[in-house]
Amino acid sequence: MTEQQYSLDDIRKNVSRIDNELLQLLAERRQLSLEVAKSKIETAKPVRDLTREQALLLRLVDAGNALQLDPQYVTQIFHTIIEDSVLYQQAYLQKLTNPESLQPVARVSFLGSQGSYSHLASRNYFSKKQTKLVEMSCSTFRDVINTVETGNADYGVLPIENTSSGSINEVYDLLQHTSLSIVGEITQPIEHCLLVATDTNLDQITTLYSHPQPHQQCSEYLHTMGNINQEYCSSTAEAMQKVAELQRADVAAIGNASSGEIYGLTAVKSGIANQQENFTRFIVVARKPVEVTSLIPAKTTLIMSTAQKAGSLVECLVVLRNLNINMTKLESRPVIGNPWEEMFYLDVEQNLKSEVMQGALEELTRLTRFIKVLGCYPSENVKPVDIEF
Ligand SMILES: O=C(O)C(=O)C[C@]1(C(=O)O)C=C[C@@H](O)C=C1
Repeated sequence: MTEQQYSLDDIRKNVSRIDNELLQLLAERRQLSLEVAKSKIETAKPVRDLTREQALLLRLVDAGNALQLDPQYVTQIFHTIIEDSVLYQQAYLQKLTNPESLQPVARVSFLGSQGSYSHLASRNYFSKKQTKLVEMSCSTFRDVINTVETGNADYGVLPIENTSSGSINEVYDLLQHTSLSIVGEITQPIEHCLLVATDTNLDQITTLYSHPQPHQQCSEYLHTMGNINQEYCSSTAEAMQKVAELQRADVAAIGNASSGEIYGLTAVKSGIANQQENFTRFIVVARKPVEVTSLIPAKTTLIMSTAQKAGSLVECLVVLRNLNINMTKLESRPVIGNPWEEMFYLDVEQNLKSEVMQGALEELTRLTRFIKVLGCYPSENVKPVDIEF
């Protein structure tokens, strides 16, 4: 008897059927996450339960082994599923905690047009919030802030730090003077490529367009390209637009490959950032602060200036240490108009309304010349639990 041969079309139909079933099951699992969140409100249990996650992963790795599925493959998939579940529950609880923020449509401003990294971050951030977006492109960070301050937008999305190029000073400086509050954060993978509009090869490229940040984040690769003209644009989207208009074999843009497709560009080289793991953390600002439910991990961002005497900053940091408050970021920026005076920015893993944070603020107010809370918001960094295979 000969084995029946299926056509490629038939096999693909079966693969597609299974993929659809997987999607269906993922959507069902997501709905169950909501039920879990509701039950956690009743019992005041935190969303994250690391013991449950560990047990769940160990069981799935075992079950996967029996089906010849690699443990790494299984854990990777379920880390992503759990991350989605945690962020989905967080978004649901935050909506209940801040009912006035329950808008079906939100106007969001960001730097650059379609396909800029800020645009991608805005879409990713709001996709979990089940909010429809009216997208507003701006050509400067100042404009992003202005549109929210004047009420023309509800939210602004701004990059604040990158794993290759560090802090984005211009945004820190704008935060010093704004009345807006930080209400959220999102970390976006940044995958820089060289994007071209025509048939060309790397040797022909002599001019590169991008925002100054990507130029900086890819400095090591650009160095290997020799004598290259680096042209600065207001965003990666503007750079892509420019290269698409020029249609020349000697120009390229630095940007994201899928965004490049919007402008008809193709990637001739990918993975060109100095660090393979290149991420940018974005903050989301709004006119009104939000409250963060105690069931989810929160971050608080403060700015403060200390007395200009030896050890002033250390005294403030000791307050945090003594209260066991974890600081995830400390940045200093000059105060414009006051030479040698510094403004410090601190991110701490604490809910503003917690007793321990209120205690810290009381002590810090005593020790500083100026202190202001820029916002308290849900931490969107869902660290995966480790398991031993
Ligand atoms: O079972 C729970 O408590 C959930 O919140 C669900 C879930 C999951 O998606 O499996 C998500 C987060 C928790 O850390 C553990 C598990």
